[in-house]
Amino acid sequence: MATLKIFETTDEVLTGLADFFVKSASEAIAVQERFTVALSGGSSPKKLYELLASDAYSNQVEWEKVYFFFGDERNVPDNHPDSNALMVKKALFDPLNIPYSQVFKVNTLHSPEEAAKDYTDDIYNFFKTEKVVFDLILLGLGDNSHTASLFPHTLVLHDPTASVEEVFLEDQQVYRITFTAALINQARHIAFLVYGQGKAEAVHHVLEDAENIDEYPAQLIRKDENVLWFLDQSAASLIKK
Ligand SMILES: O=C1O[C@H](COP(=O)(O)O)[C@@H](O)[C@H](O)[C@H]1O
Repeated sequence: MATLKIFETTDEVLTGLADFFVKSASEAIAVQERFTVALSGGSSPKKLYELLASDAYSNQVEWEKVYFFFGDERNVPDNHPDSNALMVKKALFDPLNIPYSQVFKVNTLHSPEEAAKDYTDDIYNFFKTEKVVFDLILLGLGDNSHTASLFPHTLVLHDPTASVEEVFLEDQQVYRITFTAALINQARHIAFLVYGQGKAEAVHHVLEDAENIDEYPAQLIRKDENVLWFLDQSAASLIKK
C-alpha cells in the first residue's frame, strides 16, 4: 500500500514534501555521499522548487552533493517557455547557484528518438550500474491520470525496459521524452505531488479503480510504503477508503 500524506492546504502539502526531500537527501548523503533525484515538470512542482530554494530550506540540504535529472521533458529547446529545464532553472538552480555539472538535462536539439537514447546513455553512464536506482523520483499527476509523460493509450506504457523513451501525443501533435515506468519503479523513493480539485478524479482512478493501465497510466507506478502521495484535501476528496 502506498503512503498517503493528506494535508489541509496546498502550502502544507508543499512543506510536507519539502521536508521529505530534505530527509531523503540527508539519509542518502549520509550513506553514499550523494543524492540523486529526478524532478517532475508541468504546472504543480514550481512552487515546491521555489520553496526548496527559499531561506526556509536552502540551508537544510547539502546542495553540492545533489545530482538532478528530469523524469520527463517537452521536446522543445531549453529556453522555450514549455521547457521543464527552464522552469527548474528559474525556480531552483539559479537561486541556489547549482553548477551545470550537477544537472543532467534532456538534450532536445536533435530528434526525439536521439534525445531519448542519449538521455538513457547519460543516466547509465552516470550511475555506472546495470540497475539504475534513483534516491528519489518526484512525480505529478495530470487530470487524465498521466504521470511523467506516460500518457493514456501510448506505446511507452507497455515498454518493459528501464530507459528513457520518446512519446508522440496524437491530440497535441507533439513529442515528449519520458522515463519508462520500469525505470521509475526502480527508485528508492517515489513522491507524487498532487493538489487541487481538478485532480480528484484522477487520484481516485489511480489509487482505487480496477487496473486499467491504458486509461490510467499512473497505475503503472508501484504501490508500497516507499511510494508517497502528497495530496491536499481537494485532490484527496474522492478517495473512499
Ligand atoms: O509527473 C508529471 O506530471 C505532470 C502533470 O502535472 P501537472 O501539474 O502539469 O498537471 C506532467 O505533465 C509533468 O511533466 C510530469 O513530470
